[in-house]
Amino acid sequence: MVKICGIGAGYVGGPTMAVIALKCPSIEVAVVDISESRISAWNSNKLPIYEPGLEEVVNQCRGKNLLFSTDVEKHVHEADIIFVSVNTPTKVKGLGAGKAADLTYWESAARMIAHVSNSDKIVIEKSTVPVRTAEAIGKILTHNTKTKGINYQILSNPEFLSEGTAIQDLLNPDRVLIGGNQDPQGLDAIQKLKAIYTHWVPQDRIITTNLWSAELSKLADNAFLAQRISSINAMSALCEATGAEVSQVSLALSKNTKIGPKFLNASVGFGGSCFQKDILNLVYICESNGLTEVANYWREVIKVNEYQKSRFVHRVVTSMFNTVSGKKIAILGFAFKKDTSDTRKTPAIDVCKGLLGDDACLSIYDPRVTQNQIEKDLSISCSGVKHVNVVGDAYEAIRDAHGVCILTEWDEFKTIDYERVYENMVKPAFVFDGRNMLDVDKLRKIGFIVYSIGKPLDQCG
Ligand SMILES: NC(=O)C1=CN([C@@H]2O[C@H](COP(=O)(O)OP(=O)(O)OC[C@H]3O[C@@H](n4cnc5c(N)ncnc54)[C@H](O)[C@@H]3O)[C@@H](O)[C@H]2O)C=CC1
Ligand SMILES: O=C(O)[C@H]1O[C@H](OP(=O)(O)OP(=O)(O)OC[C@H]2O[C@@H](n3ccc(=O)[nH]c3=O)[C@H](O)[C@@H]2O)[C@H](O)[C@@H](O)[C@@H]1O
Repeated sequence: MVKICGIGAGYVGGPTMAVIALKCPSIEVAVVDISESRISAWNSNKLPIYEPGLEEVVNQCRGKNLLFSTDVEKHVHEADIIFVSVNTPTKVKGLGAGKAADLTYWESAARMIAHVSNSDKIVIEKSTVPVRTAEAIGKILTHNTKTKGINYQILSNPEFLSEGTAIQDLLNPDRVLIGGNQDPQGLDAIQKLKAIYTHWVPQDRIITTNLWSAELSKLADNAFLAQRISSINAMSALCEATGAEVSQVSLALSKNTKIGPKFLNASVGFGGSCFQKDILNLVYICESNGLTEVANYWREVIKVNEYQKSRFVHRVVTSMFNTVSGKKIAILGFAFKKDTSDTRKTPAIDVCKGLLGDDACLSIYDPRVTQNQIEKDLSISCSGVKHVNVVGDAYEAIRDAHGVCILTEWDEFKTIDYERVYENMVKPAFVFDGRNMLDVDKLRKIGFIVYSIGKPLDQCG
């Protein structure tokens, strides 16, 4: 029986390995992590991450061909194929700080693999890594196991899932990318990994390339997606200045088959753990290769995103007569997108901090994010004056508020009884829709002053 070990039981490692176990009953899959709390959550009824459909998949396989363990070395030792899905955050200090990827976790995983292995292994980069990481990993593996005569094949198999739709993305991927060495052993390893995916992915969706193309394609993929959002967000600012409507512009663009319909929703800004980190990584690689103009081009994508978030805060403050000091503002949604509890790099953090900087009092509600997480993200000190309240439902958040900011597009915010809400707010009552999800005309008829990204401004505002 083929044995797989997945190192890293996070947003990628957990769901990815669970789906492989589901689709390949003949393969034993062990998911390992150094975090005891994460592993015990994977072994409990309350999984460590919220992802629609994940619980069902885990429940079907756990205890059969899927297990979660902190015994990293044992399962690495036994495995034929090792997927490494550890985190690769942006470096915070030293060379390349603020841009380069921090490969500390990856390197420590590679050293541990070298230390415990006694048989040939295929080691797969599932994490997003800089181009040519496989070369460095290869050196660490081979230089540490010289006397054992072990053959390592390193493959790049980047993950393209999105949070909130991870299970659907994994069950029905638009493509699987496998990069490997183009020599006979490398090509053989590629075929072995391909054989796993062909249990459920059609052959024509599995792309094979050389290692460096696969590694760079992942960074390029996220850069292109983020660039589209910054492009439409830049247009949203121009729409507000000219009277055009960004949703109408998006619709017109989406009908151009050369452009297509996805990733054209203007918003308060993109968030998530990866877009910013991966673009910064790309910028660093460009700079390291002397490509200043290319680095500057990609850096602008992040700058526009920062601008969009600060523009939103500016709009809230200026609309509310240039002061939000002491005013209660309801924040609906804190996660970086709907259907996830993940708050990494969520635009809500910057918006909330911006409003707190102007002394607003925030009442925050998110259906999936815990109070603890929100307080941690906003670095609220227990001793300071309490300007932030995390509450259990939208109506409570909005009661007696001067304004409402929609920061995540949770479906339930569409069905709020806005007439009832209006009655309980301080007048004039403001709505700032950072996700363009509400019916502006309907809200204005009720009496709200409404600001929606990229739409003509309310004449009363
Ligand atoms: N979150 C996402 O939607 C996507 C993330 N990625 C990439 O996948 C990688 C992982 O991302 P996430 O799953 O979000 O990170 P995460 O932080 O949720 O999970 C990483 C896990 O690795 C564990 N870990 C770190 N070093 C370890 C070691 N030496 N041995 C065992 N476990 C170790 C950590 O304890 C943590 O639980 C990153 O490179 C990211 O860029 C790629 C596609 C999608
Ligand atoms: O490498 C990764 O981590 C993943 O990053 C993104 O996935 P994810 O961040 O989970 O979610 P997205 O749906 O891409 O949304 C990212 C951010 O952009 C925002 N967004 C998205 C689309 C859009 O039209 N407008 C917009 O503002 C979202 O609200 C969210 O804050 C990519 O879509 C995945 O392909 C990739 O695998």
